[in-house]
Order: sequence, then C-alpha cells, then structure tokens
Amino acid sequence: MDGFTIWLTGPSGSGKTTLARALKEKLKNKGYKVEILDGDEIRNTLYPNLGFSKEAREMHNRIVIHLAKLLSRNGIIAIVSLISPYKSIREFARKEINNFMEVYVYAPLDVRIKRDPKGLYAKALKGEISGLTGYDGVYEEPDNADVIIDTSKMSIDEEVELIIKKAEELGYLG
Ligand SMILES: Nc1ncnc2c1ncn2[C@@H]1O[C@H](COP(=O)(O)OS(=O)(=O)O)[C@@H](OP(=O)(O)O)[C@H]1O
Ligand SMILES: Nc1ncnc2c1ncn2[C@@H]1O[C@H](COP(=O)(O)OP(=O)(O)O)[C@@H](O)[C@H]1O
Repeated sequence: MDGFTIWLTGPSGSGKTTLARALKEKLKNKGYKVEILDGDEIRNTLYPNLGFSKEAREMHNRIVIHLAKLLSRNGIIAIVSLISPYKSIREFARKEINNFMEVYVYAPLDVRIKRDPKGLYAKALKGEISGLTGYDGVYEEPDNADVIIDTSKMSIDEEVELIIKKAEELGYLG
C-alpha cells in the first residue's frame, strides 16, 4: 500500500494532539504502519530554542513536510500535528506530498481558553507571553481543507471516523 499524510492544522488547544493519538490507535489496530509527527515534540527534540517568528515556523514546517514526504512515500501513514498557521506553507505541503489530506482542527476561542492544556492562554491573558497562535498570533484559516472538524461539537470517535471515511473516499485507504 502507498502511504499518505493526514495534516492536522489548527491553533493551540484545538485538539490536534488528542486527535492524532486516537487516529494512530485506530489505524494501527487496522494493521497500518503509522507515525505521528508532532510539532511540539520535534521542536523539543531538535531545536528547543527555535521560537515562534514567522521565519522560524516556516523553516520548522518545511522540515516536517520533508519528513512526512519520506514516510508517506514508503508505505507509512504520517499523521502531522502542527499548528502550521500559514496557508502558503500548507499549500506547499499539498504540492510536495503525493497523497495528502488537510484537516482543519477547529474549536472556538472561548473553548480553547477553557481547555488550556498547557496553560498558554492563561499566560497570554496575563500578558506574560505574546504571539500565541489563535489569540494574538496569526492563524490563517484553511479555505480548501479536505475535512473540517469542530472539536467542541464532535466526540473524538466521531472525528476519527470522519477522517477515515474521507481517506477512503480519496482512495488512500482500502
Ligand atoms: N507563541 C506561541 N504560539 C503557538 N504555540 C506556542 C507558542 N508558544 C509556545 N507554543 C507551543 O508550541 C506548540 C506549537 O508548535 P508547532 O510546531 O505546532 O507550531 S508552528 O507550526 O511552528 O506554528 C504549541 O503546541 P500545541 O498547543 O500542541 O499546538 C504550544 O504548546
Ligand atoms: N472532541 C475533542 N477532540 C479533541 N480534543 C478534545 C475534544 N474534546 C475535548 N478535548 C480536549 O481538548 C484538549 C485539546 O488539547 P490538545 O489535543 O493538546 O490540542 P492541540 O494539540 O491542538 O494543542 C485536550 O485536553 C482534549 O482532551
């Protein structure tokens, strides 16, 4: 089987990491080889002091695109969990990676602030950090995502099913 890339984009706290893990579990149980490429994890492993300027994010996102391309052309399903706030970079990912689907992982700001899994919104609200994506940092919403998921309205199981159904429709899963 050819591999493919499931590109999860969305602001902090929208549910990318949670969804990536649930998708991995489901696909592995179906017998597929799966890797998660998580933005936060790659940053912490390779370049913990990179920061969040536009240039830094673009460079980092290009590295993830390259990794996803290598994995998916070798029969592996790459699940990318990456804020990837810029449309141009996500369009570049679609061009670079043969079998590609973009999933917009959305949740309204008030829900993200309530969830605040890493305490970043609390810090942003207190003015301790700035440039938090989706708060006072840029997030360019996708306008041609293959799937849009509102994680404040759906269960994790429903989200996983929707993505798998779309992957089947696109011919990536048998
Ligand atoms: N200013 C600012 N903006 C956005 N995110 C911030 C920031 N500072 C720290 N963090 C933490 O870094 C994680 C984002 O990493 P990514 O590699 O996914 O982001 S990006 O694609 O380079 O924009 C992100 O992870 P998630 O919360 O899982 O999205 C945050 O935990
Ligand atoms: N339907 C859902 N889908 C995804 N996450 C959800 C959902 N409902 C509640 N959550 C919670 O929202 C939070 C999302 O955090 P996380 O997955 O780390 O987001 P991100 O990786 O986008 O920053 C988690 O605490 C998760 O348990």
